[in-house]
Amino acid sequence: MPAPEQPPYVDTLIHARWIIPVVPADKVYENCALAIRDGRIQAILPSAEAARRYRAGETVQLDHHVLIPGLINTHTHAAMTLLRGYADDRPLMEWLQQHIWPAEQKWVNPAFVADGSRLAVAEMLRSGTTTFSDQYFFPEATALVARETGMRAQIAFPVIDAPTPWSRNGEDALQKGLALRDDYRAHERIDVVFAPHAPYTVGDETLEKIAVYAAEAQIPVQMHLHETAAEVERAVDEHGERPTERLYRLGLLSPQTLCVHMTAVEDRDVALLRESGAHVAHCPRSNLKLASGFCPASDLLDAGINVALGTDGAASNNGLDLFAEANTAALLAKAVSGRADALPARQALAMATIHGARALGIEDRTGSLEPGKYADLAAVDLGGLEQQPLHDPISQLVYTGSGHLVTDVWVAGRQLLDQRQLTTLNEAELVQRAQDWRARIAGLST
Ligand SMILES: CSC[C@H]1O[C@@H](n2cnc3c(O)ncnc32)[C@H](O)[C@@H]1O
Ligand SMILES: [Zn+2]
Repeated sequence: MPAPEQPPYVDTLIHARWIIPVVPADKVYENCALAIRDGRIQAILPSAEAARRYRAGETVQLDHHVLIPGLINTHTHAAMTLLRGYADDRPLMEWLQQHIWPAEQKWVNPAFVADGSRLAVAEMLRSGTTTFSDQYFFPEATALVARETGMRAQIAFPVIDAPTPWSRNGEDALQKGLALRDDYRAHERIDVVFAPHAPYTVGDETLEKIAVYAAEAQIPVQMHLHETAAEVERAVDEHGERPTERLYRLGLLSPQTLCVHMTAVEDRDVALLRESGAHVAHCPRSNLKLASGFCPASDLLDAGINVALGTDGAASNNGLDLFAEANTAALLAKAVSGRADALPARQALAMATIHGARALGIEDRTGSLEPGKYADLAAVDLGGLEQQPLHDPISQLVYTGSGHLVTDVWVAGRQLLDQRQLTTLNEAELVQRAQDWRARIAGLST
């Protein structure tokens, strides 16, 4: 007599009180399980059926939790965690020119970037972020941190037409960045892309070169754009055109372009973004703190433009918690538009997940809980008193949620946060190294 057939094997079966896949929109599964095999989502099905259907290597029970796609931070400068609180309460240009750039000139080196990026990755994982797009000097050090810690990353190497701690000029940055891209060509979790810093630090010749490379090899590009009204006014004075118009003329607005910030927006900017298919990284807390201006996120979304979320660096935020960003985006949109129904909770959650994946060109891999995508997941404990009573888990996530409620995180099926313990990073060591850098920067030690 043939042996009875064994149920199929899965590596991990996660049972959760709620599962919000984000795609399809508005779907909330109750008392279901998510099955993972070879790092990818195999299925979402009722818990009782999952227990019958699969033989699981490991089973996780999340009785008071909602399981969501890991959040996607589309714009940060990870290593700037080490400059958190270094120069607060100043406007963008004073902050950059008088404080941040001199400090970077003095302190930023591969060790600074490695230590600051590790601290950032720890902070992001502990608040439910599984993918980040990073723009900073010594991008090879940040890439290595992502590789070692298991996080998913888009490393956007910085291009500036002036000497920086990492590059002699724009051409040097391009050569170094493209070499790094080659090193990671076959990597499953890490992409290397272009980051011309801003319209006021990169000239037409370099931008045109990037546009050609990007179009030829289908490489994403991200750039600070329209961060303040002053930036737009200066561009009009110097170039006779708005930054969006300049990028459009140079062939740099495309479905691979991520425009970071986008304040001081007029109808013609919206038309160019929509026509070109470019994406926007909305960083509301950095914009508020630096008094940079308001991105009309809700209007851009209504116009059909993909708007995602970013924290910017921890020196202008001052944290890396995307729950805070989603909350701020939802509240700010209401204040700016005068409409309480602007940017509802569902849209804010989509911006922090699937819109982010789309903006980074990785929508086929992550951003929603759909079979075949990587199992990039965050579990959020909604059992606390601040979340009661729970009429609507999506509303609770956006309006009462916080990174502190995240208990467990997986990237490509690998658990990187286990009941708030990081599995690939040593918390005590991170704190010690951050304190050592503070002492060095304050001139207390060498
Ligand atoms: C070229 S590496 C990144 C570069 O950008 C600086 N930076 C940090 N935050 C902002 C911001 O909001 N606008 C413009 N530039 C920013 C960072 O300090 C590095 O120098
Ligand atoms: Zn930035």
